[in-house]
Amino acid sequence: MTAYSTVLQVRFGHVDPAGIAYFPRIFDYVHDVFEEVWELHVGTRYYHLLLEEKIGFPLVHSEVDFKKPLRFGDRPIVSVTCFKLGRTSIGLRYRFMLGDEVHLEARMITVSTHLETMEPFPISDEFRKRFELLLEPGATVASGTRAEPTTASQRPHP
Ligand SMILES: CC(C)(COP(=O)(O)OP(=O)(O)OC[C@H]1O[C@@H](n2cnc3c(N)ncnc32)[C@H](O)[C@@H]1OP(=O)(O)O)[C@@H](O)C(=O)NCCC(=O)NCCSC(=O)c1cc(O)c2ccccc2c1O
Repeated sequence: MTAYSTVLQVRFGHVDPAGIAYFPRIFDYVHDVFEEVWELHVGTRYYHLLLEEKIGFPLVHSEVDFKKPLRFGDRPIVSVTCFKLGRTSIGLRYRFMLGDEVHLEARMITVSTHLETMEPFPISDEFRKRFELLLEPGATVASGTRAEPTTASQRPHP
């Protein structure tokens, strides 16, 4: 498995009066990284998908564990792996690390959707191949798609 990794910077305007990155900001960070994954890992700008292809990946499920605060000036490394590659849905795990310590872990499931009808549709093989490269060991993979399915006992916590 490879992870997509990038660095964020916690800016002055991102923190609350306690000096800690406010929780909605974490969702912004995650979406920023999601857009970067599309552009630099998948090879398509998310902007292009939305405005020209009329395809979006709205969020249907989110979980965040806030383990340690992020503060002004921190530069967390965010690594992204795929814990679910469904027929229409993609589950991505985002680990925010400072040194060896995990400060945040977010798990987000988004669905391949036609924006004009807001109907889900299957992830294309072209995109699936790119997300397969990020699959975690034991990830849940839809049967009948390119990678082999796993059993429930092999799955990590989503
Ligand atoms: C996104 C939906 C239109 C999907 O419709 P529906 O839920 O009816 O579809 P299915 O039942 O067929 O499920 C498809 C697929 O998703 C999995 N799934 C659904 N719900 C969950 C869940 N709660 N947890 C986990 N997984 C779930 C299901 O198992 C199926 O997976 P397969 O792989 O097996 O196919 C509809 O759900 C919808 O409109 N939801 C509301 C979305 C929303 O408002 N989100 C709030 C945040 S907005 C957002 O994040 C967002 C981000 C973007 O980047 C966008 C880009 C472009 C447009 C909009 C965006 C956007 O809203």
